Amino acid sequence: MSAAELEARLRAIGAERYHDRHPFHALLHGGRLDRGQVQAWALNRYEYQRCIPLKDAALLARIEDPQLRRVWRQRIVDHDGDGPDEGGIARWLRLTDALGLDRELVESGRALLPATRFAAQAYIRFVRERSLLEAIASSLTELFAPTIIGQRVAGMLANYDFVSKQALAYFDSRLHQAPQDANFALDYVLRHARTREQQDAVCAALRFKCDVLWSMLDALHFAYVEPRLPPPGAFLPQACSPESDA
Ligand SMILES: O=C(O)c1cc(C(=O)O)c2c(n1)C(=O)C(=O)c1cc(C(=O)O)[nH]c1-2
Repeated sequence: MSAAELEARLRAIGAERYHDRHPFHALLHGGRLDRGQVQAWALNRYEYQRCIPLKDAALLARIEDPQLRRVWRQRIVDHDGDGPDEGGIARWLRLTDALGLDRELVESGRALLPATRFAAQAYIRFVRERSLLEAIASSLTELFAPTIIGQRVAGMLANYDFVSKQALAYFDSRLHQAPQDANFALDYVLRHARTREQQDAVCAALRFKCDVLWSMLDALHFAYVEPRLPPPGAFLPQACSPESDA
């Protein structure tokens, strides 16, 4: 198929399967969660943030072309920053702080849902084991991220008195980083997926990544919304300090 047809197929996968369609996000953005449920989301999502630079380092280690490495390494800088309190991971921790979560608990990962851990690890493994083309294609969910980030920031600010604009600063940076990263990855995929087999493989990679994101929200929904069955050892909202409102 032509590059334009492949792009249309990739965009159709996002339209059908991206996690903006998950009911948990409708609840989160619509103000229908309580503070404890928002805490559970932020704590689990931290694991995804923590694993993104690990996944990008695994990807970087496999790139032979210095020019491509130069572009890709920026993703690690975006998440890690150039100093201890800079970058996306530090900004995510400012969100969990603002929500009143204990930093040590968040960073330790001990209260995570097992499915969060499994999904994040599956993403790292996918990038390590599949072809470079599939690994790059698996980042293409970011094509669809700006819309959901816009909805999230507007919805959370309008609906939760415990969420401030500063607490959501993580998403300000993502609003320009995500389109830049996604457009680069899309251009790479469209230029390198030439055979039908490669084109099918990049579509499967994007479906896989949508599944990673979707399964994390399924687990949150099951544990904290309906039927509210958090697995043993998972975060329990009342277990964290109530005094620190944002
Ligand atoms: O808030 C979101 O809905 C969302 C989605 C995604 C995504 O689509 O994978 C990423 C992010 N955020 C994000 O913040 C981020 O750093 C990121 C990196 C990647 C990736 O696959 O390399 N996806 C995402």
